[in-house]
Amino acid sequence: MKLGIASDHAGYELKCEIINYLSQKGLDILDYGTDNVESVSYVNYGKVLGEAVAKGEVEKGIAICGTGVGISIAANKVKGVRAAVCSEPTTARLVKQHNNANVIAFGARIVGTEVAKFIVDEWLDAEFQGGRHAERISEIHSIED
Ligand SMILES: O=C(CO)[C@H](O)[C@H](O)[C@H](O)COP(=O)(O)O
Repeated sequence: MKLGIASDHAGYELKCEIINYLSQKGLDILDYGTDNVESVSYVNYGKVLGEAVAKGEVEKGIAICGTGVGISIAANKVKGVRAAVCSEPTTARLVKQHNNANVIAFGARIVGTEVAKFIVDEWLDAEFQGGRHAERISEIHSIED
């Protein structure tokens, strides 16, 4: 599975930790920037990651900024993206099971590295439950049309 990842300056260091962690697990990671801690806007990084997921360049995406909020809002503006901010692992599991979130976001100024790893693992290990949840996702995407 190909996984995309992107961050702004605030998320850069945590992004590097997550890339190392997931690479060691054998996952194929595509890094969409930013490449250092110099101040940048989170908007374009959320957009580029969202587009990569929407186009199928990567199956899923991980977005990191200071809070996880700004970059997730930007990613969610891309048609087909369902980005969810998660600050703990239970939400990460549920956003896959119920919302089929194809992007998760978290804040490097909110969660520590170990919690971030738990969040990513729960989301990657969870499975979408379909059924009533699939109908609700169709309703969400009808807003886009
Ligand atoms: O959390 C964020 C957006 O929701 C960003 O990563 C930044 O933390 C926030 O915009 C503040 O950025 P700053 O320029 O580093 O103060």
